[in-house]
Formats: sequence, structure tokens, C-alpha cells
Amino acid sequence: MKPYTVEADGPIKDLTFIAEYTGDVDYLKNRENDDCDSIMTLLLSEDPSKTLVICPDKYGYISRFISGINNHNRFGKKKQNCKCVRYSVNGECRVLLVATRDISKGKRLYYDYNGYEHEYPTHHFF
Ligand SMILES: C[S@@+](CC[C@H](N)C(=O)[O-])C[C@H]1O[C@@H](n2cnc3c(N)ncnc32)[C@H](O)[C@@H]1O
Repeated sequence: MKPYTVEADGPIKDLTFIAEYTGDVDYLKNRENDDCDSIMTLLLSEDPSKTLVICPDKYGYISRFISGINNHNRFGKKKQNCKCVRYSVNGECRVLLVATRDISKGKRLYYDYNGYEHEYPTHHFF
């Protein structure tokens, strides 16, 4: 089965908010045996039992289909054209994907799945 990817449907300017990373919010401890490949850390706590994650398996948004860069070769960083950032919105932590350069129509979107933690395996990524 061909994996889903996301391409710009028009030009996107540097620093544009592209999409929010949405889904069910849960404690990481409840999802440790979950085989979903799209779990996103929402809030890292010093107390691991309080770390929160976003799980887009039941419902989510286009952001869950954006590709990751390969962290193990020099081409990965060159491909990166957006970034995952955490914002406080009305006192709630939200994860947003933001363009890190001008992106032309038709370009595939890529961000670093290992921007904060370094646990997502990307050796096999194109
Ligand atoms: C968050 S999902 C991205 C959407 C996924 N492509 C899909 O069809 O559901 C993460 C999974 O997508 C695949 N993936 C993401 N970026 C990739 C890349 N650059 N090369 C190959 N596979 C990639 C990997 O299988 C990874 O586990």
C-alpha cells in the first residue's frame, strides 16, 4: 500500500502556520504498547507518568500524514521545509507545523520527527 504524503497545494511563505497536530490527548503511559506510528509528544514532563501525547489514530488532521526527514544522512536536513513547534493557546499546549522556508506548489512537506526527543527511527526514510 502506498503511504500517504502531503504536498503544498499552492505556494507557502516562510513562517506560515500549516496545520495543527490534532488527535486524542492521553498520558504516554497509556500508549506505550500502542503500535500507532503517528503518536506525537504534546508535553514532556520530568515525571514520565505525566507526559502527554497526541494520538491521531481515531481522529486527526492532515498533519499526521506529513513525512519525516531521515536523521542519518545529509539529505534529510536539506529536505526539511517545516518544523513542529509547541505554542500556548489560551493556556493550553498545542502542537503546530510551521513552514521554515518558502515552499513552492507541489513540493512534499517534511519535518524532523526527532526535533525534541531522538526516539523515532528514521534510518529507512527516503
Ligand atoms: C506520521 S506517519 C506519516 C504518514 C504515513 N506516510 C502514512 O501513510 O500514514 C509516519 C510513518 O510514515 C512513514 N514515513 C514518514 N516519512 C517517511 C519518509 N521520509 N520515508 C519513508 N517513510 C516515511 C513511516 O512509515 C512512518 O512510520
